[in-house]
Amino acid sequence: MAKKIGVLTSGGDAPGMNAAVRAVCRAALARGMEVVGIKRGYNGLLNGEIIEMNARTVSNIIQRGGTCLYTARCPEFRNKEGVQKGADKCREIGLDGIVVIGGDGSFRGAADLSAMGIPCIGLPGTIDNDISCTEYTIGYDTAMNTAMEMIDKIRDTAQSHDRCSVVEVMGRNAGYIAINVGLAVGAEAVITPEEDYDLDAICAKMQKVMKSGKTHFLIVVAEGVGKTEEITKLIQEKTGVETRATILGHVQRGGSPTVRDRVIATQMGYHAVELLEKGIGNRVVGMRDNKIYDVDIQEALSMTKPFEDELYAILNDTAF
Ligand SMILES: Nc1ncnc2c1ncn2[C@@H]1O[C@H](COP(=O)(O)OP(=O)(O)O)[C@@H](O)[C@H]1O
Ligand SMILES: O=P(O)(O)OC[C@H]1O[C@](O)(COP(=O)(O)O)[C@@H](O)[C@@H]1O
Ligand SMILES: [Mg+2]
Repeated sequence: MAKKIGVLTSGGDAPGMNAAVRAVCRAALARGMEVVGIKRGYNGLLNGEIIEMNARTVSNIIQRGGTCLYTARCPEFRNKEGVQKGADKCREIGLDGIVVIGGDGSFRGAADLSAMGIPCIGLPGTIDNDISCTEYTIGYDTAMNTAMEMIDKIRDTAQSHDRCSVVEVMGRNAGYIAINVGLAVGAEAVITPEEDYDLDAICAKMQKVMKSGKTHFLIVVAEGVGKTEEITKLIQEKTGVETRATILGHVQRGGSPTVRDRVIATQMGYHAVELLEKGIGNRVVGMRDNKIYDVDIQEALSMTKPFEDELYAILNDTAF
């Protein structure tokens, strides 16, 4: 049913967003639809930063991090007038639907726009994996692999100096990156917002394993805990081990996407176009039981996601 669709990226960039944009564009063209790119998230919709897309517009981007459409946060879209202006703009350009690649904030905008008669499909694009309706978000795998590689390097210097390295990873309020990366790098402890932690117990464990000859340590802390410097200072004070903090920061958001991110981004982009083709909007595409599916946006936003508690048990039983 849809004849002309738009695609935008919104919120924090994530590796694999380009693969998703490419899939949306090519799948739509293959179905005889017109496609436009909307630059800088909802800002581009309001400001008319619209580009016509053809197959070549998305050439040579599947392997690139970041987003060729740029991304932004758009405060104006949080109020009704902003969304109304966006819907009017869509009608002016003749858009029959939009694919919104972003996080939960972006999906709220997509729900509002859908309610005003513009069918929108949300694709989960964020390194944090903090979107409840999906087991997996585009960018998560690449970010975890980047963090793992960086921490492997940090381990070299921690080992050489008999130090403890406390490494802060991203994740906003979630600890999914932290627990998985912590397990992958063999950290002694992982501290996340989801789980209570006991610094005395962590320090006691360090002192115990020092007796078996261990002289360097890795502690992974999720940014959402908000106490990386304080934890670093306390570990040094309590154990006597020289301790350094490293905040990995935006390095985790960049870089060429992994196979997993490219494949899932492509599958999700393709699925989004299949929905819009049928005139279906107000849905988020996600992964459930390892399969691509779609769900109502409001329902998606009201879901909760279990934390990976079992990984803690494995970490604690293997890191000593
Ligand atoms: N409650 C909301 N209603 C409408 N639009 C919203 C809402 N929250 C966020 N947005 C839009 O989505 C954009 C991205 O949201 P943000 O939370 O920053 O990132 P993310 O989508 O990655 O979670 C915001 O800048 C705004 O334009
Ligand atoms: O780049 P900024 O604006 O400092 O935002 C940092 C935040 O963005 C992220 O990298 C990604 O979050 P979103 O995808 O929700 O934007 C978080 O891990 C981090 O807390
Ligand atoms: Mg978010």
